[in-house]
Amino acid sequence: MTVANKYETVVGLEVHVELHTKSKIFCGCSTAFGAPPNTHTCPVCLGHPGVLPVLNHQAVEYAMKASMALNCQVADVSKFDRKNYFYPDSPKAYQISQYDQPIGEHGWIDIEVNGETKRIGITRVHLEEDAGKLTHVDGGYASLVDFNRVGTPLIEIVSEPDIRTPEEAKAYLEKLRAIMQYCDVSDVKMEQGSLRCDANISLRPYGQKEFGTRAELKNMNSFRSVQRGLEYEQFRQAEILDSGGEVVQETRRYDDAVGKSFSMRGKEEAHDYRYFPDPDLVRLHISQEWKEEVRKSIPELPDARKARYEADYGLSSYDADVITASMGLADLFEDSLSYTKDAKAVVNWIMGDLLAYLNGNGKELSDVSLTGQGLGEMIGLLEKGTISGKIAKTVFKAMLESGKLPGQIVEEQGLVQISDEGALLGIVDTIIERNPQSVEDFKAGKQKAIGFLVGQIMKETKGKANPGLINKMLVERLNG
Ligand SMILES: Nc1ncnc2c1ncn2[C@@H]1O[C@H](COP(=O)(O)OP(=O)(O)OP(=O)(O)O)[C@@H](O)[C@H]1O
Ligand SMILES: [Mg+2]
Ligand SMILES: [Mg+2]
Repeated sequence: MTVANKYETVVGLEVHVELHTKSKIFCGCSTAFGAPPNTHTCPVCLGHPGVLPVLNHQAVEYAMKASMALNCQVADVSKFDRKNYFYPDSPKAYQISQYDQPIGEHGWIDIEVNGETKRIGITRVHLEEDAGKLTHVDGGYASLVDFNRVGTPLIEIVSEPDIRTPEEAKAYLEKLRAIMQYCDVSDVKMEQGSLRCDANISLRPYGQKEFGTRAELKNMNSFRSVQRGLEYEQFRQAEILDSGGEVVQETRRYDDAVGKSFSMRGKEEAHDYRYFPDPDLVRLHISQEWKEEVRKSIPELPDARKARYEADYGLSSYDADVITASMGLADLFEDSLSYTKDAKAVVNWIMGDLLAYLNGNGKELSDVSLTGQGLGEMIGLLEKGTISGKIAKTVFKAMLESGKLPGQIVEEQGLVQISDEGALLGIVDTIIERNPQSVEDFKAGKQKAIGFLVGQIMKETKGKANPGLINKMLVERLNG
């Protein structure tokens, strides 16, 4: 394939993260999602003349916290600038953003791809306000505008062009999302728009130092779609270069359903925006004390947790990666360990039945009612032999759906494992009687025949018989 042979891919990502403050960045309007259109608005966020913005303290702290977690240097003095452009979702015809003195700069995060760790530079983290939401109606003839989202605080996290493959781009986004989630500054839900990504991509012949011309991809609504968009774009650009053409610097819309990107508009250069300092906002001075205070509020981050899980519980790098990629899973893992000592069993249930259930039903962890206590206690019941492995699967699913503790589920549904030889005698005899062929096979030396008989007894007892015990009983009977 052309890309693999001739061209090196260069990617830099711009990620917008909505900060989950209660009110907007420059006024007191609520940021709550889902209110009737244009009800969370006021003269400030609607950009009426004569009003003045007032900076939200919490938004600044979240931006500082995020910057620190991304290993950025936090500025001593930061300022806000107007980025001028007209678009109907922006009532002021400019966006208050940060140009040359952002909150954070010179950071990095480590990602892991194919078992190797790679460091991706973070150029900057700046604060800005979100725009409104347009809904196109009448077949694109008219547009409705909802200004509720205008003024929601955002941070834009700009990466260095250090990413070399679509797969690395996805790993970068996953790590970034995890860090923001641990820091508790945002909901980071791409489907709800609280995390959005523009992907810049160019190709250059291997060995060439200068970067090629980039295209900026927008409109991806999942990490997978970012990866697929970049894959498509690699081939589109390679084809242009192969045929002696030039890639145009432009913004392109990626349509995941079609698997192709389409030109939207030429890409503005920074000078097109006529950035200038917002005269309504004073400079932001960030003291060392304030920085220290914010730094203290940063919890243990994914990389540190991952290292701890590997060292303390013997988790494989892969398992530890999957579990720490979501704070919910990591918390569940740790909570469970207050109720069982068997970390490996907890990991197996999380990586196996839990993730299969969530993926299979299109759900997130927050949609099910599993607690660490539930999972830990269920593993305890298995260890004690109160329930069989098969019943545990039933109990697990019931826990996810009802939030009840395993003890209660077992009691209500009469799922206790039958480990009493007396109670199983009758059924063992019946199954032996019903299956003379298997008995003969076993006596003729076919050990496997016993498995069939065990299966029949499990079926008859709805999975409640203790499989170890019936195995032993069958062998005794048949040999006796
Ligand atoms: N030649 C290139 N190939 C691939 N990526 C590039 C290239 N040059 C720059 N980038 C990446 O493009 C991104 C540019 O983002 P930045 O926010 O600085 O500017 P912008 O896209 O011009 O502005 P805006 O915020 O208005 O979209 C960065 O992530 C950077 O690493
Ligand atoms: Mg951009
Ligand atoms: Mg940008």
